[in-house]
Amino acid sequence: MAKYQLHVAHFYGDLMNTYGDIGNIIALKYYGKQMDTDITSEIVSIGDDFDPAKFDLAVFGGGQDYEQSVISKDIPQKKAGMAKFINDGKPFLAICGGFQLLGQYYVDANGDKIPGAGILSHYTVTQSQQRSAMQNQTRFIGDIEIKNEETGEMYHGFENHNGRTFLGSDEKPLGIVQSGHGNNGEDHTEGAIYKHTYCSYFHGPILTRNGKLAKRMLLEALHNKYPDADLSEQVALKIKPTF
Ligand SMILES: NC(=O)CC[C@H](N)C(=O)O
Repeated sequence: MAKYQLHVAHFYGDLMNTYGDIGNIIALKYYGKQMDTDITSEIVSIGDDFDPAKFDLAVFGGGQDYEQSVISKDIPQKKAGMAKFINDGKPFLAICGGFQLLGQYYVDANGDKIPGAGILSHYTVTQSQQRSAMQNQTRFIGDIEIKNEETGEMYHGFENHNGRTFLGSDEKPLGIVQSGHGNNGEDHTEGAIYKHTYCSYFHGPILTRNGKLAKRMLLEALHNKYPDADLSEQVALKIKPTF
């Protein structure tokens, strides 16, 4: 058994798994091993209660508009717990549809407004509603590369989304677009950071390709759960990438 144990809430893991976003859980297990940490996970889906005290990390993957509309109706039941988890500074990874659903609302490809959890301040419109003259634009699909402004880290991924997301003033982007489209194709932002919640449009899955982000989230979770532990070895560790 490893020295440390972390438990991951996998929000709607049975419904939201675009391009194998479940790989983010596998990646957390893989990197956790290098950090002497066992990772266990549990799907928290439709009808399930969410007790934030039971979990150290959370992951919410991407999905189709239909799944998002179903999940949107279940979210109010979990909203208080999710908000506590996020505001307590526990690390949360939300990808694409999950990113959209943590925000205020998502206007889907049909123009239907799907309410989000309203915990984060961003909102997402459909491309035809975008404020600029991009009416003929279609989905944002392709490889994408961004740079995190604070750490200088580069993150790589693959985006495929119709939604155009605009961040609130209390959110920072996960990175500035170097190539690709990002949140809305206008302001060069990609993803969002609020406390220890990381949102992104990156599939791939993001953590398999960006071990530094996984390490950052794991360290935050370890610091929260084991405030007195000497984590200097984990901090210094040069993690081995997945490929
Ligand atoms: N890949 C996804 O999660 C897509 C999210 C959403 N349905 C969109 O198209 O914007």
